[in-house]
Amino acid sequence: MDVSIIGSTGYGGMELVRILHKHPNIRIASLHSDSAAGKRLSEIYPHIGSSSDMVLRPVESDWIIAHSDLVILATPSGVSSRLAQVFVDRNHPIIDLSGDFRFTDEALYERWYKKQSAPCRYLKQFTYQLPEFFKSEMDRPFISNPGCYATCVLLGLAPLVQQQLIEENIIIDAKSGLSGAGKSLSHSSHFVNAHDNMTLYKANQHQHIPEITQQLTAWSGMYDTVQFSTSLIPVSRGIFCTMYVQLKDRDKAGMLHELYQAVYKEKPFVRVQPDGQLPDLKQVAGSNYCDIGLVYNKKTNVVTIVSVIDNLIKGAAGQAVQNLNLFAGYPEASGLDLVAPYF
Ligand SMILES: NC(=O)C1=CN([C@@H]2O[C@H](COP(=O)(O)OP(=O)(O)OC[C@H]3O[C@@H](n4cnc5c(N)ncnc54)[C@H](OP(=O)(O)O)[C@@H]3O)[C@@H](O)[C@H]2O)C=CC1
Ligand SMILES: CC(=O)N[C@@H](CCC(=O)OP(=O)(O)O)C(=O)O
Repeated sequence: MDVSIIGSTGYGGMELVRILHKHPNIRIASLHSDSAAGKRLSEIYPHIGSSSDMVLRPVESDWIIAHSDLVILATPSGVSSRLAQVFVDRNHPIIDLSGDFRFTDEALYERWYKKQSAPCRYLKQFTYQLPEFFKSEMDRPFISNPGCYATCVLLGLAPLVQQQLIEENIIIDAKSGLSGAGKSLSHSSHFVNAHDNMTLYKANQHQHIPEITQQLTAWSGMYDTVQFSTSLIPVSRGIFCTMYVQLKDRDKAGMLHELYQAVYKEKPFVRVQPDGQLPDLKQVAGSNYCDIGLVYNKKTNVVTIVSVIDNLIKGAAGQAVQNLNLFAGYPEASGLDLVAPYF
């Protein structure tokens, strides 16, 4: 399959280039850039060398439709919504990494993203695809890739929520490395502010809250609110989510680890940790894995679940390739054989 990437010079786009360059079933047909069209990718990123170098093309939808089988939008929210429309109109398959097509309700999007939504008729063409729970009965070939925090949280909570084992009061404390904010410099990502520091941001306002609750509700008919906080931590990549939930029935505590193992038995990228063991960030950074561990406190009846991912891979580019593999009928793990460099 021939794939084009728009937004290829961004963090997510560059991870797509790195992964797809080695993918056995995919050829990168073209890379597109708004700000650097006409330059070679290696002029901007010398580490690319000649191995996956290409001249960046402008963002030209007709050319992409003529020369590729699918386009990946690795562009910011608010940009994807505009770029996607012509591909949808011409039925050209899309995987979008942004938040623009994760809801079908324009008002919900505008409330949380504070940007103009794509028209509802476009929103309805997309399927929100968490690849571990891939919906193969898609009407149209348009995939909305989940957000990074949402991926980490949903995989961590899915077994408990699908079985409705927990009380409504779900508390999620999520922490992200700085690449989660994209490549543009901002006050909070300035070295002096970020290094040796930790900052909680968007308290009760984070745009992944409705994305998380939308999926929790779809799985269970319950859990339409969560207490969710996000913090920046001074690492380049990685998301570390700690989730606290109370069991409806204390007698179920003994079967939770087995439940997680059963739910993720056939899922190549979710690794349930040995009973009682919690994962750390480094064991997934650089890979497409989501590692999950849980412990139960008898005194408080609280289950603590820790879920970790690499935001740029499992949270963005790797998950997009996993979705692409499932969409195209390739083995789910094609091109994603990445192990964390542990040092
Ligand atoms: N970073 C992360 O961990 C995650 C990111 N995402 C989502 O993935 C998408 C990409 O994120 P990320 O790579 O971090 O972002 P970056 O800011 O690093 O890169 C975004 C790229 O989009 C391109 N772009 C910006 N404006 C336009 C425009 N008007 N027209 C065309 N292209 C444009 C730019 O490319 P150029 O300069 O070449 O034009 C830029 O390099 C975003 O929607 C983000 O929310 C999702 C999950 C995790
Ligand atoms: C560290 C950091 O700033 N992370 C970003 C994640 C952005 C993202 O992934 O945005 P969408 O998925 O909604 O497009 C944030 O918290 O807004």
